Amino acid sequence: MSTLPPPALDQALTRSREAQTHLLKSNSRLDTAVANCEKNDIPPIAISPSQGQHLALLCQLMGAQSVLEIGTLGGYSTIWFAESVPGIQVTSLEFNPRHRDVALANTKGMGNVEIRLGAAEGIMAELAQEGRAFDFVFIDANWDQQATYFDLAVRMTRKGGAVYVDNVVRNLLDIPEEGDEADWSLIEHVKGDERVRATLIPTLSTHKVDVSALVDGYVLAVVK
Ligand SMILES: C[S@@+](CC[C@H](N)C(=O)[O-])C[C@H]1O[C@@H](n2cnc3c(N)ncnc32)[C@H](O)[C@@H]1O
Repeated sequence: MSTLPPPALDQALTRSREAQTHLLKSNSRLDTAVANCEKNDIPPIAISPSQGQHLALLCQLMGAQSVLEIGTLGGYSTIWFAESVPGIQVTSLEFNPRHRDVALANTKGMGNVEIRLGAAEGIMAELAQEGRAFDFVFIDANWDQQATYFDLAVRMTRKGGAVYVDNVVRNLLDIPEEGDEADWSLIEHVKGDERVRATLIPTLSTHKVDVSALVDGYVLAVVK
């Protein structure tokens, strides 16, 4: 059963969304990517425009030159990263060939984007073997594997670089069956990981109306 936020909260979210939208510049590549995803029935689970801007600003603040993204979907967040900082290179991993094909179309002509097809855990191991290192890793796929991806990501992130795990609070709230325990494996892993300094940042979606999806949060970890 879906529930709506109470009117005062709903109004605050609407105002926030309007203000966020007002601060965004129009971007025809992103607009075309959104339309192309819709046309190809790609599920509407990409990050929001304001989250894209937030991620781009984080990359800019860090002077990031290399990003690893786990979960390409149609390439929407990939484009935000690829346009965030001059000279930046983006490697994005996706195991669904249909999603990958749409992402390739949406990032066509972007010389700084590489999309690798396959299960993230395997490709991350390959990248580590190739000696690849990244300034920023964005984990946005397969909630069951957040702790595994985090561990591999930290190994491949340079000192002072950051790992960002999306949807951590939604994952903690996601109890498949009554009586099941919440999955704390990522939080427990991060707590015990001496290689990083980390926090969890709660977020409030201005785009979703169902209260169950309103609050989320991400883990941000800087590698020591
Ligand atoms: C939430 S979507 C990514 C959204 C994208 N980052 C954006 O904001 O535009 C998650 C994607 O991860 C992919 N995925 C799920 N499990 C995966 C795995 N084990 N390896 C690689 N990709 C995976 C899904 O097919 C889906 O396209």
